[in-house]
Amino acid sequence: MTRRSTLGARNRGIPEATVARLPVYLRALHTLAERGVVTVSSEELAAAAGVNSAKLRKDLSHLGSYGTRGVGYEVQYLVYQISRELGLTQDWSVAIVGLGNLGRALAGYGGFASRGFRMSALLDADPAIVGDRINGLTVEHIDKLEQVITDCGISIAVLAVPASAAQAVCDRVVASGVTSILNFAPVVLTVPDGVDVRKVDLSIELQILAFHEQRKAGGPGGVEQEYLEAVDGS
Ligand SMILES: NC(=O)c1ccc[n+]([C@@H]2O[C@H](COP(=O)([O-])OP(=O)(O)OC[C@H]3O[C@@H](n4cnc5c(N)ncnc54)[C@H](O)[C@@H]3O)[C@@H](O)[C@H]2O)c1
Repeated sequence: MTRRSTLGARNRGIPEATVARLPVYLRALHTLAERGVVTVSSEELAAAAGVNSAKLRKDLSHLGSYGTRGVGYEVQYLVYQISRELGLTQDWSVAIVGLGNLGRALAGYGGFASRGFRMSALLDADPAIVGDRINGLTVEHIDKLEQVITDCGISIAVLAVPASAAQAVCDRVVASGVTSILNFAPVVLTVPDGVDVRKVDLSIELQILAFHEQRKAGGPGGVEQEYLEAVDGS
């Protein structure tokens, strides 16, 4: 068993960092398209996506997209190219496991469908939650996990269960043939080769922001001094 936490190496040699930026470009392109913009320069698109233009050009060259000198990139065509690369030109069925605070909020969000992700199944272990209707779906009992995954053709499982339950749920999901997992539980999952796990952890993001806040405020004081003050209580 090996642990993997990235999108894997199946993307025809496109670097992981580029893959991670493609959704950012796509979001910027959607905004431009909504404003009726037909072509965009690499500088404009880079600014909209918050990266530098040399990096953007390099990223897009991996897709075979080089733009036209003096004109830039055709917005709609680039949307198609990136969507195709990310596998968004087809719909993906998603199951959410754990319909507590977080799972319920995710299930109730209507914005995934327009991005190609169909919420198809909701599962929970709590009999008080099983049978609830959320956004047009009925919460099924976790005992039916395998059957639901097969019946609904689930491609991606979102885990919003407590950390203590996450590995066991993950194992069952994987045994049912799902090879993509989005994990919200604060635990590192162990999965076989060929299974991709992405982890979302808002507390890590907050800690990174805290680091930058501290820097803006003049950086950490003397670590030794702070430690002594903390243990002294002074
Ligand atoms: N990644 C983040 O940024 C982030 C933010 C908030 C919460 N979380 C994590 O997300 C998870 C859910 O948080 P929450 O606040 O919604 O918790 P919650 O307690 O409100 O919900 C958890 C749900 O999982 C269900 N559950 C428990 N064991 C199960 C099992 N074996 N099979 C199926 N369902 C099961 C429970 O019945 C409950 O409905 C926790 O692990 C939490 O730490 C992560």
